[in-house]
Amino acid sequence: SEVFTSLADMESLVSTELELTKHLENYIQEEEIRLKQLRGFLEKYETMYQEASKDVSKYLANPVNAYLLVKRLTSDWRQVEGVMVQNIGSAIVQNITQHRNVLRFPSDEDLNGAAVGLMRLQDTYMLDTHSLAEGKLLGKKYSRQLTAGDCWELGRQSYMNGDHYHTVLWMGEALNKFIVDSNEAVKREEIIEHLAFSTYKQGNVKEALQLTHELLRIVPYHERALTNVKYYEDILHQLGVIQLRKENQDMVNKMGVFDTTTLKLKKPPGTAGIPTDHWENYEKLCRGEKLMDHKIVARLRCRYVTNNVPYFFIQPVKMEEASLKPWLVLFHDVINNEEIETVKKLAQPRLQRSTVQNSLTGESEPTKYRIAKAAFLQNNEHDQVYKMNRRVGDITGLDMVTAEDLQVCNYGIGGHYEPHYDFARKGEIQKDFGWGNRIATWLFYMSDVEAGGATVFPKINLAVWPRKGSAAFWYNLHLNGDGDDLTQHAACPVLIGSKWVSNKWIHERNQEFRRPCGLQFDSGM
Ligand SMILES: O=C(O)CCC(=O)C(=O)O
Ligand SMILES: [Fe+2]
Repeated sequence: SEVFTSLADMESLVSTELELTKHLENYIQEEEIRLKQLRGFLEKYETMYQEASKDVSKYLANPVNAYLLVKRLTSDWRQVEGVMVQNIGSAIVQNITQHRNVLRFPSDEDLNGAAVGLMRLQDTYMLDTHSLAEGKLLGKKYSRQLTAGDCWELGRQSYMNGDHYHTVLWMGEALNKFIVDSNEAVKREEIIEHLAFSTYKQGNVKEALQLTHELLRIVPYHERALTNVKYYEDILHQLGVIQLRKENQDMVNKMGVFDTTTLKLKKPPGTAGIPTDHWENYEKLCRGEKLMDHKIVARLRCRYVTNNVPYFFIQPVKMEEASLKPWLVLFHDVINNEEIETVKKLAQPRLQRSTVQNSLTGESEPTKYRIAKAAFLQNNEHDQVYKMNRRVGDITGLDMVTAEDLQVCNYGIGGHYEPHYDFARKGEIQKDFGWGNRIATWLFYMSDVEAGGATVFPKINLAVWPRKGSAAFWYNLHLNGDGDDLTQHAACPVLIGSKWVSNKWIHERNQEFRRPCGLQFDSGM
């Protein structure tokens, strides 16, 4: 399972689909042969019957005919029955089952993860459910239209997660797309039943009641609906709402549209326990809304740096300041395409669901707030990995002996990393191998991302957009070793494209003379 967390990993699913298509085609072919054979038998039996029925006694007077009739109804017929009960289908299904360890199949957990990812995109980028269902993203047509059944499945996944907000949105869309007499696997009443309950759960009792009445119009003795009607009526009674206004009786208007905008809906909060206002700021930055104060932006500069390292004398490094406090810079063209391809190739077969260290137990575990796949590469695995590591040391002037291995990360559908700190905060358990806290982070961007996927720093209103070949660098700790709260950052969900990054976490030990300690707010570049 967990294919959905990385797009690179999902590529194998396309071959799974091809394989299944071949199996299905093969099955249909064999069934067609079987049916042709049966039709052959049928035609033979019919001709024989025609002949016999013309004059039965004359026909049977011929001993050969009499013999053949008996034969047709015994051994010949057994043959027909044999072909009729042939079960080609189960043999093929068995064959596919045996292939399950070779082919990669997503699990139900993947389906849920992918659905949640899609809804995360919907929330972060304020995508409207209807356009999304029309296959449109950011005004462009990206995919085929979703059917009522597709929307129903998204609603059902949300319902199973206890997420009534998205259930209402997607069940509402399913209802609007529902076409009577289509061969959808879902019935209209099933959609309305889920929609009614989630509408109630979102605090819209009156509307839930109206929907339930609608359900009862289709299935008059629906037991749960009858109970719910009474329950909703009691609540409304207690609230003092006695009679529903006539014109509000029908939730589905004359145009046949269920309009979710007339409901009071509450979006569920993020999972990392971030206060709502910070969360909103984070999402705004992800959407590219410019929030940084102009006075701060005006002081930012670009320059070439050599750091006095001979490697850079001929070609200095392009540095762009992104923030002065905390010191956060971007370096451009610091990793080439060949290196990127090498790193991806080494990492791809080893990508594992990313984990986060539990601050209470110190154990690494998968979480909802970090959806990606990662692999770690050691410097000695490849000359190019070694050189990248050395380059980071040369540019930053920091010692790389105590840095962690290169972490390579790929994000899948709605893949993201909610706001977090890279350093261990006071009281948090960290496995630091005696190297101290993570003093700095170096983040290589190894792909462009078509839409979404920015690295954002909500406390300083900064969004850094991935640019293939560039890198971001910042110090996580103040000069006195305390963590810098302002370095809180997040990886926004990827909207379109596949995002690849790799990073080096640099530790405190060995930096004593390279970044000497000082007072907390001494500026330390
Ligand atoms: O992918 C990004 O943009 C940021 C990743 C990150 O913050 C991390 O891996 O710690
Ligand atoms: Fe991070």
